[in-house]
Order: sequence, then C-alpha cells, then structure tokens
Amino acid sequence: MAEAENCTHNCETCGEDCPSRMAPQDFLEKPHQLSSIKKVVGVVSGKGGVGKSLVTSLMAVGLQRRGKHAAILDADITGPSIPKAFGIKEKATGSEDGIYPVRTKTGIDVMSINLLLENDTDPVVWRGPILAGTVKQFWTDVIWNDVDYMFVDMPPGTGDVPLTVFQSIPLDGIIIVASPQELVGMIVEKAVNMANMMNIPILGLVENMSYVVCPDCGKQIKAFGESHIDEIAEKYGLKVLGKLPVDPHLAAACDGGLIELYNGDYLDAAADQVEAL
Ligand SMILES: Nc1ncnc2c1ncn2[C@@H]1O[C@H](COP(=O)(O)OP(=O)(O)OP(=O)(O)O)[C@@H](O)[C@H]1O
Repeated sequence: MAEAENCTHNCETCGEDCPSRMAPQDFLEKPHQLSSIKKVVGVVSGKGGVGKSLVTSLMAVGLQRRGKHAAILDADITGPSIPKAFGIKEKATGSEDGIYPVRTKTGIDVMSINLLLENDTDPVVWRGPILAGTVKQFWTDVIWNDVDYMFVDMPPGTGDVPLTVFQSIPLDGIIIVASPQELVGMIVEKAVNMANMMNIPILGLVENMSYVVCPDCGKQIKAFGESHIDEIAEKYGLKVLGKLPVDPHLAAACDGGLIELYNGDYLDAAADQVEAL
C-alpha cells in the first residue's frame, strides 16, 4: 500500500484505506483561464487502428456543419492522425499567455503533438507520465476560444495514459468506436467497464468498417462476419450511434487531408446525441 509521503497518485497500486486516495473528480485539471469550452466528448477505442481518429474528425466536421464551433484535442500522442486528416501544414503558435490551436479550413480548432514537432515523422519516444502530462497541457495551456463542442481523440486502450486523460479532462461523455472483429472479443467491453468505473456517461457505440458496399450491385457485404454491436449495446443498455462502411472515398479523404469535404450522414445520430448534451 502506498504511504502518504511517497504517494504517486496512481491509485491503482494502493489500498481502499490509503489516506491519499482521491475521488476521480479530484484529479480534474482546470482549463486555461482564457479558454471557453462548453462540452467535451471523448472518442475512445479498445485498441489502435479501428478508426477512432476518423470518427473524431467526422464528428467535429458534422458539428461544425451544424453551425457550432467544434474543436479537436488530439490526445493520441504516439499516433497523432488528426492534422493529416485535415491537411494542416502549419505549426501551432504561442504567446506569453499560452499556446494557440491551429484552425482548419472550415474553422475547427485543433491541437496535436504534430503541430508542435519540427517534423511530422519525428517519433514520440516518451514514457507514460510524459505522454499523459502533454495531454494535460493541451487542456491547461492551450487557449481554446469559444468552443461549443470539443472532441478528444483519446489514446487507444485502457492503460495508464488513457486512464490519466480520463481523470484529468472533465469529459461530458464518450463515444466508443469499434471494428466488427473487436466486438467479438472483450476489448469493447473493457472500454465500457472503464468508462463506468470512472462515472463517465457513454453516449453510445459506433461500429467502423461494418460492411463493404459492392460497387456493382450495391449489396452490403459483411467482410468481417455478422455484426455483434447490437448484442453488446443491448447487454450494456447503450445506443448504437452509427455503422460506417469501409469506403475508399473516406480513406482517400482522410489520408488526403480533405475530411472536411467528405459527404456522408453515417454519424448523424451521434451528432444528435452530442447536441443533446
Ligand atoms: N470506414 C473506413 N473506410 C475506409 N478507410 C478507413 C475507414 N476507417 C478508417 N480507415 C482508414 O484506416 C486508417 C486508420 O484509421 P484511424 O487513424 O482513424 O484509426 P485510429 O483508431 O485512430 O488509429 P490509431 O489508434 O492508431 O491512431 C486510416 O488510414 C483511415 O483512413
């Protein structure tokens, strides 16, 4: 059990009766004093590469199209994909007051580690506490001006870094993104249980790469087998907010920095849910 004087504030390692044990809300960090952020939504996945950044980008684009001011905090420090999806080439700037996010073509404010690194290809070879500290600084040291909806592209998984982010940024809700393969295993359920343990409302589930549409006959092909998302949603009393197909246009838009030009209403129900917060 951790003693109070050498407490690491990582309550995973100490006992229930540890005197330094804190309630989850005690870890919450305050945003920059010049920031104004109305609602914060985390986009979470049980593991990497399932399309979490793509869903984060589409959510911000969707809310911005509805006349709201959207922002993205890219908390995926080791795999930052947001600047690429929006084709952001410039770097973030700062003043003695703080750091300013970079604005996309349609007015979405973005902060990502790639906007601070000299070269986009520089790897971030940092240990967990530094990664988590950087995400915290994106919240505390960045001046987020008049944001209606901030989407946080969370680090994948349920390890130390996502845990710290969950504890330090006050999330109004999370969206869990999963691929059909993941839904067969327990990875999504781990993410659901983690959110429940942290008392963060789950707005719903999004299944990415749910199906492929045959270019000749338009038939939906379940390339990864039948979907299990409805079963899991029912088991945990959650909403299914959308099912995205594998779409080459989507991949091209995302990889070509043109995500703001992509037309598709797959995440309309998710946007409704966020607006209802
Ligand atoms: N539905 C889809 N159709 C076509 N391509 C997709 C789809 N979803 C994701 N992709 C492509 O898959 C790649 C990975 O997506 P993305 O970066 O969003 O995943 P991620 O879960 O955020 O990964 P990581 O956790 O490693 O950052 C991207 O190149 C993206 O364009």
